[in-house]
Amino acid sequence: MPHPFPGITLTDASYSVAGKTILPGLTLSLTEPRIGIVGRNGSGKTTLLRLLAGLVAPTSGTVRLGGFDPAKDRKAALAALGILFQNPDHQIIFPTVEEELAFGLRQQGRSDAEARAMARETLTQHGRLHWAPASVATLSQGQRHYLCLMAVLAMQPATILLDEPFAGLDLPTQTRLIRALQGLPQRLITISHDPALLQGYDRVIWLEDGHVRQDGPAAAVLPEFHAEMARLGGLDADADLTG
Ligand SMILES: Nc1ncnc2c1ncn2[C@@H]1O[C@H](COP(=O)(O)OP(=O)(O)OP(=O)(O)O)[C@@H](O)[C@H]1O
Repeated sequence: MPHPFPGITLTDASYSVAGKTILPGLTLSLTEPRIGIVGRNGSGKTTLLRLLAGLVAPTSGTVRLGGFDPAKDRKAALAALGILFQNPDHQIIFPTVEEELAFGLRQQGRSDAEARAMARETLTQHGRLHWAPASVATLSQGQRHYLCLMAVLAMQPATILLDEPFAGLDLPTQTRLIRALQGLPQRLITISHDPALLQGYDRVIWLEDGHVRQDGPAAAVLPEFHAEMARLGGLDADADLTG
């Protein structure tokens, strides 16, 4: 089923760095409400997400988000997309939780007072209002990750890109977040190694060495992906770093 928010289209988009092709020409039209990206370590998942978000420009081909180039029109990309990185320390810039949450909201044009009120409202929704004055440095890695997720959700972008959103989160927090994410009207594009998170997704793209190995509904792709991962896990040697 198509989604009311504009999709992201890649047309023969490739990405190379340091003489190495990480993604060959990919052509994808990402319009479904829930899209998962799976693949082994180093298969190109994060690179694809960075390309979709316009954080890097394709070496050749095009990426379009509702008609504009997210790498060139950064303002439009920031308004349309939210991204949760794997490592919260790449994302957090402010000393306190409230300031960190308010920052993104101010970037969207809200006054300082409005942004702070919304930051506190978000913390309340997540049962974390007591975190507001906390120094970010005193939070654990998992708590910092959760803060980044709350910051993205507070901004309510039309499309949310999540890179391993549950890394380091305890099970009760994961369970609550699965429910919270399921209820969101926005498009989610999620990288995850966790089958529970991608269950029921409209579409799952399985990347292998930058190529699309399979692309279809979660119910079709995930069982084959996990069977292949189990098969590889049963082999003696790991050829991860070859090539
Ligand atoms: N800036 C860079 N310079 C050189 N190689 C890079 C760079 N960025 C990514 N790569 C290489 O591109 C490949 C894909 O990396 P990417 O981070 O996209 O993989 P991934 O599927 O997200 O992996 P993981 O599951 O471990 O997060 C890897 O082999 C990585 O070493």
